[in-house]
Amino acid sequence: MDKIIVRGGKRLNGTVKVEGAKNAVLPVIAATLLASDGKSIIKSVPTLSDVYTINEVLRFLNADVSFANNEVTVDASKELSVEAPFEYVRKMRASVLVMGSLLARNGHARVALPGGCAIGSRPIDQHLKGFEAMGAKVQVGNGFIEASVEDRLQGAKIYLDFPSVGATENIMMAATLAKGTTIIENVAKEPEIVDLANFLNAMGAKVKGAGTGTLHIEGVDKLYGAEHTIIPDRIEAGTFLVAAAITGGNVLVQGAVPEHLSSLIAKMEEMGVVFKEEVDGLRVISAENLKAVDIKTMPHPGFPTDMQSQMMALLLRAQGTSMITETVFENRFMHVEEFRRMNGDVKIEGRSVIMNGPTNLQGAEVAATDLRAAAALILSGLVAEGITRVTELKHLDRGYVNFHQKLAAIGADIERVTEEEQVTLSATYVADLNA
Ligand SMILES: CC(=O)N[C@H]1[C@@H](OP(=O)(O)OP(=O)(O)OC[C@H]2O[C@@H](n3ccc(=O)[nH]c3=O)[C@H](O)[C@@H]2O)O[C@H](CO)[C@@H](O)[C@@H]1O
Ligand SMILES: C=C(OP(=O)(O)O)C(=O)O
Repeated sequence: MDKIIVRGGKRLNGTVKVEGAKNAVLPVIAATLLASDGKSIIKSVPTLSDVYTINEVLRFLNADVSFANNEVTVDASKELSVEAPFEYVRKMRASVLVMGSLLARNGHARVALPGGCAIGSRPIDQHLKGFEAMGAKVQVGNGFIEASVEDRLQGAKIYLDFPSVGATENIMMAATLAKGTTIIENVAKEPEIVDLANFLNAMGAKVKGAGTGTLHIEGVDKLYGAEHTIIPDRIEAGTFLVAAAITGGNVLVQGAVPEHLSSLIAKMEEMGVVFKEEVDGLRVISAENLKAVDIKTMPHPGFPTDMQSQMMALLLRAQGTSMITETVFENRFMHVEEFRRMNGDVKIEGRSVIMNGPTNLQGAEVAATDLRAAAALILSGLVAEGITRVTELKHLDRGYVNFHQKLAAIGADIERVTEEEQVTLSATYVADLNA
């Protein structure tokens, strides 16, 4: 099992570049299945384990997929199969996003039921409600969800109980090939929704309203392969903004789009951090004394839940008492215990976490509980006294490309060691002791 080893105390300075967004590329790759004619070429694709997983799902479904030089090419023109098995869905819940495309293309989809995960139970009832409103029969049994439609999906009016990102994407994809117009209300407004709509429209779809609370989708008979460049990853960008701020640094985050990060920037400014927009990105300049603030996670444009644990790391270093309330996921505080292992003064009260800062963080061996927790623990390690070792890096690899190398390039004392290297290290240690 790989480990990241961080020696705290270095200020970060320099330039770091963000990759294409994980949460945009996964639905876009799922959407390539809608094209019964022509190839899709997706650019600025990050080399993340989740991307390899969705590519495998597409290959399993009979699409031809290649991935090189940050470019994914998909030819989905052959007849597709209908089933996404549990081995993929277990690795990555976003596999469920192929359901809308398969149902629209084949009139039939069978996808393993996702089950719970480290941040909560994450049901998909809103996705299914949308498919049913469009005329699909949905059945759940033997660990699978099966949806089928006699002839073709029909346009419908759908109201989401919560602006779910995945449900908005899945229903939007299904509606592109439905007969008639679909109106979806109370949809997610995340930048990744806009990116998906742009790709669908490039394929020949008629989607309007992306980025607002209501989507209008006029169904078309056929979609074609198209070229598309994925938007920069706002969560990776945000993670580097916090990395600079926590270490008292000054860093240019290349590719960061300020409009995608407005709630995070606003909160960090309240803490005293300074931002400067530059031609190719956003510069972050930390403050001598960070102020405590309260945060509530919300759907976009509210504060993103995917930045919650990284902000926890930062608030532990702020002067005074801060509170974070998690409203999006029911159980996204698993990292709190790990922060405690690093001497973090943090306690959970219902759906909130109270932090008393500034905490004198101490290096410790900690385990990542999800991908953002992995990043947050590494950020804490950057300012902890002594050495922090972070394990369970499979989570980190789902969402961050070369995270330790990017941090090292801007001044962090950080390395990643493989299992074999750890064995060698401990053999050297024993040899030293015996010498
Ligand atoms: C691959 C991807 O893009 N992942 C993102 C996506 O996940 P994902 O699309 O899974 O998140 P959703 O917006 O759907 O989920 C938000 C909340 O709605 C609930 N819910 C959702 C669907 C449903 O049918 N029923 C239901 O109750 C979920 O359990 C959760 O509590 O948006 C989340 C919220 O911004 C982010 O944290 C994830 O990084
Ligand atoms: C929760 C996340 O992703 P996923 O929905 O893919 O688990 C995330 O990106 O922080």
